[in-house]
Amino acid sequence: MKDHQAHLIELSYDNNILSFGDFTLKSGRKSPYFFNSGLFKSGDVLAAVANSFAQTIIDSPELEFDIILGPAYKGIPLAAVTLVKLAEKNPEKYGALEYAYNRKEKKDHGEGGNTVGGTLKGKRVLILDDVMTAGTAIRESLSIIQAEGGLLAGVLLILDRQERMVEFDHSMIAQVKKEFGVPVISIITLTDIVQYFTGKLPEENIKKIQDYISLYKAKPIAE
Ligand SMILES: O=C(O)c1cc(=O)[nH]c(=O)n1[C@@H]1O[C@H](COP(=O)(O)O)[C@@H](O)[C@H]1O
Repeated sequence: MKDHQAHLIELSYDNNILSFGDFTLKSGRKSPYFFNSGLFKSGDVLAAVANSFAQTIIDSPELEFDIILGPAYKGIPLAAVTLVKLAEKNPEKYGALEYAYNRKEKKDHGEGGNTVGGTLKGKRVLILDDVMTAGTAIRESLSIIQAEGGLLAGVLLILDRQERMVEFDHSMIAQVKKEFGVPVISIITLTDIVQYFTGKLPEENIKKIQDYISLYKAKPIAE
């Protein structure tokens, strides 16, 4: 595990962003842990997230894109801080990079349109989002890109929970790779979380996560 990954896990735990207990997910699954990016509210945490996102982009040359899409609401600040960090790290390459986000509400006056920021039309779009579980949120982002005439270039997440979709045994990551042939990359995965906390958390917490993994872990996609 790289330093920035371990630092992000540690900061997330210290700020109750990553917590252990009993949670009900969007998919209806009961989970022994939850990652709440709604609690990214202080400068030091946002700086760490921005640094991890930017570093992951720099370390992943297979991510070839023209614009970043930060899906409303939680993806919006994440995309903005990441753009700033990329421009700081490499102004020549990233200084003019743009981002866009969608509106949740339809707008029919003013400048109109359902996205704000750079235009997606004809561009290779990198989706930047917080967490993937069963893949519903990513589906919404894919339909925004399609509606605006963009091309999916890849997906970048903070946490990949490595779970299967609701209707299939494989993950949304496998589905996106098969359908679009693009990379789906995360800063951290559930495997990293288990590795980081083994020996640090009570064994009971780790055991609950292992049981959860046995129930919902994604299987390889059927050909
Ligand atoms: O409900 C979740 O699955 C979930 C788990 C978690 O640890 N953190 C978290 O934020 N979520 C929410 O669920 C979304 C991802 O779930 P899927 O749409 O099932 O992939 C995220 O965008 C969050 O809104």
